[in-house]
Amino acid sequence: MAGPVAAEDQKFCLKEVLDTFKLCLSENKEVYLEHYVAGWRGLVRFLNSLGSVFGFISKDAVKKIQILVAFLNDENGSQYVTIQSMVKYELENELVDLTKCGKYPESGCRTLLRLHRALRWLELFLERLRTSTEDSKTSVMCAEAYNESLAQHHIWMIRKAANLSFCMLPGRPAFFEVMNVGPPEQVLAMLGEAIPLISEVYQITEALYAQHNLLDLP
Ligand SMILES: CCCCCCCCCCCCC/C=C/[C@@H](O)[C@H](COP(=O)(O)O)NC(=O)CCCCCCCCCCCCCCC
Repeated sequence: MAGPVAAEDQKFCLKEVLDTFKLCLSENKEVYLEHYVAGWRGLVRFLNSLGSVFGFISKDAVKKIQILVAFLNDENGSQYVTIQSMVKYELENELVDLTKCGKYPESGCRTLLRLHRALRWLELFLERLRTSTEDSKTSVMCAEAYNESLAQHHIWMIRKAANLSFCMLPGRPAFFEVMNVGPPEQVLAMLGEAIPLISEVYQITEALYAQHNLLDLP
């Protein structure tokens, strides 16, 4: 164990997490998998701090993060440096189940697609938070963002469980508090900076997946 203040003890700050998405983009607009995954790790920590009712969500996210980290640390890790190189490598080597689940149920491409779809939820949710007023409800904003995006890819049972769990979200003031960014004005300013970045990472990934016909991977 390093010094007396272990990383886990430091108070969580959402700004730092959203900043990791800044690091995702390379000069020629490729997306670094390492930072993408680090961004998700931070988000999961945030989710965990909101309470154990979200455990079924964070568990699935952690599982997907672990699959991608394993690829990064594998002997072929250099093929997984960016999402672009991952897609190229897995497709060229036929490591992706394209139409139905078969040999590669946990390919990098299909695993990342799940997080990618969740990133769209995040973008929509953060945009609602940014434009919300004091009496707005986080549970409603979250549900609207979810139903507009991720829900379309989920079976009925997951949708049901997700929508139930949203009711347990803290209200807007407490939610802003947990974000630990500062007073509401600062939260809104931070969101104004973070959302375009997240959006850009999303758009680039979306275009890449569309170009290779990967948006419906089983
Ligand atoms: C703040 C409230 C957080 C609400 C999170 C909204 C997303 C709800 C997602 C519900 C997922 C339920 C778990 C199961 C999912 C899987 O079925 C499904 C499909 O996977 P499969 O094809 O391998 O079977 N998996 C997925 O779609 C991936 C879901 C990943 C969700 C990650 C959510 C992280 C949330 C981070 C919250 C951060 C909020 C920050 C706001 C300031």
